[in-house]
Amino acid sequence: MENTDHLVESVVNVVFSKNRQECPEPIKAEVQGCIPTWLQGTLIRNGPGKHSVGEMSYNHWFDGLSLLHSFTFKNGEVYYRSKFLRSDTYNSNMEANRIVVSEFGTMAYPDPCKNIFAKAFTYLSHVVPEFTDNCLINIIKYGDDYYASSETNFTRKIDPQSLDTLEKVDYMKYVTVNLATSHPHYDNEGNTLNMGTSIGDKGKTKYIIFKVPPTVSDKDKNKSPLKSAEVLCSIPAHHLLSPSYYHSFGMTENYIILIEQPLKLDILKLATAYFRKVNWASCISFNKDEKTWFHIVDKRTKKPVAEKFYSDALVAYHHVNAYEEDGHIVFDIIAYKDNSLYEMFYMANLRKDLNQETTITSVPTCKRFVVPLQIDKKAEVGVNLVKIPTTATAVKDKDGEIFCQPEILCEGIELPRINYDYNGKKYRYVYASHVEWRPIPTKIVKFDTMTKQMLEWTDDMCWPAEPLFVPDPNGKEEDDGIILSSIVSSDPKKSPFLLILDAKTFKEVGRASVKADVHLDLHGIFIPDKH
Ligand SMILES: CC1=C(/C=C/C(C)=C/C=C/C(C)=C/C=C/C=C(C)/C=C/C=C(C)/C=C/C2=C(C)CCCC2(C)C)C(C)(C)CCC1
Ligand SMILES: [Fe+2]
Repeated sequence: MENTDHLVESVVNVVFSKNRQECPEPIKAEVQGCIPTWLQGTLIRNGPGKHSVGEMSYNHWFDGLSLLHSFTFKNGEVYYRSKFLRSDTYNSNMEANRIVVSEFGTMAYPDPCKNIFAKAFTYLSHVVPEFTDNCLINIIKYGDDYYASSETNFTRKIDPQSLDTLEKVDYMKYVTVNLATSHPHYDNEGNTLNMGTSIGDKGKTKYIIFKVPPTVSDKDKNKSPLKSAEVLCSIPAHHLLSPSYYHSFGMTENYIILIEQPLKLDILKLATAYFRKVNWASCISFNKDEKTWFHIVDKRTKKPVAEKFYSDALVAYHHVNAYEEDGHIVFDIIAYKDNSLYEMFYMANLRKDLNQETTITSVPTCKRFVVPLQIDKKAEVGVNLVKIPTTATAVKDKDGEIFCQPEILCEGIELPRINYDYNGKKYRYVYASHVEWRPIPTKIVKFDTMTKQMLEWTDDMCWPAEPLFVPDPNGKEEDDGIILSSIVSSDPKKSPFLLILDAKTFKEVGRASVKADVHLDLHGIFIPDKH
């Protein structure tokens, strides 16, 4: 038992709580197997790499300071490097040798030694505090620029080659959003589409969809591509003082899908959180008795479709994909019964869960919703309006609203990725992390939505990150390409490595091991070399 406890502790430490050392100069990886010659470019990923500063620790894994890392592929060789994002948050914390900027799960108080008057002043100045720019979640491309992203109004431009931190960009200067997602979409014309929440602006709270064009005019060349952002549509929140939290959205060729779920921000609580000495996260709550609304926006008319679609209460962070089929919108998401995913990632719970071997209270479930677009005005109440092959249903209720129930595609997958060339189109394969009874990643899988079969990759004491698909430029089929996943190991004899799988067979084609302190990351992007 003691042995297992020790093992569990070392896994939690290696996977989640350890502070990492950056590796700013590129180092050459030791390659085993064979890297396809067409794979030329850089994989950049983001995630928390430092969980304490001085004597102070963050409460939550999603609070950790952003550590960027990259694997560069050049003629069969692989180079690794990593750098902490030099955000204002990072710099202020380092200077103070403690945590002085609040994160979502950790409220920080910059000046503990001040006298009572100075303290009162600090409190007041925090009515509108400067929010964190610790952008630890993903990498976003706007125009020709790359940005590390979080969900606040700040994002940080980075140099994708050196991983140096560049300008801090405030979304609020260009679109009125207090929060913006870290999971934008990219359309065929190269536009980046993203969504954010505007809280209380001119007395209204709304979700705003905005579009950033791929190129900027000559006169704006030296300015942020966000300067050319255009608001596509805004959707009023159901309640002025409690907009939904959302972490991503769906997009088909012609439509955008926003899930307004009953996981809600309480604006009044947020406004007083600092004084009440509670974290922002405690101002979000899930109400299992409320409905989940699906907003469908037509990109052509820039307006939401008139029908009201809803489902039972759910929590979703990641959309998998969405597409149109015979007058319906099909969208796949990873859904939970409650907000236990966020709870699970509190550092204290990570340790506790692993020790007690408790199961996750709500298993991530891949659900397919189908929304019919051409609804006959005379459609009868209680009749299923879905006309394509699926067990998902959509039924008109007595108030004329459409109640949707999903088809369950599979259980236990999270951090879904697809071949992005199929984004918005009918697709078949999902690549994801597989979650079993504890919050540590043991497997990555390929899930076939058609046959419901799963292929998996796993290895002893290896903890894989989100699997990312890179298409073979000469490929013909959806799964012609490779999967990249950065692997952390708790076996001291095994170096961390980048795993390369054949996406078709899910068999290992190679690994690139690095003698560096690699962290478990969240999300990232592959930038192919321009030929
Ligand atoms: C509210 C608000 C605010 C704040 C904000 C913030 C600060 C935010 C942040 C946020 C954040 C920062 C977020 C994050 C999120 C994340 C997520 C949502 C994630 C997810 C994940 C997952 C899902 C996972 C998975 C996994 C792993 C990783 C490993 C193991 C396995 C598994 C698969 C489980 C302000 C002040 C502005 C004001 C207004 C309002
Ligand atoms: Fe995410």
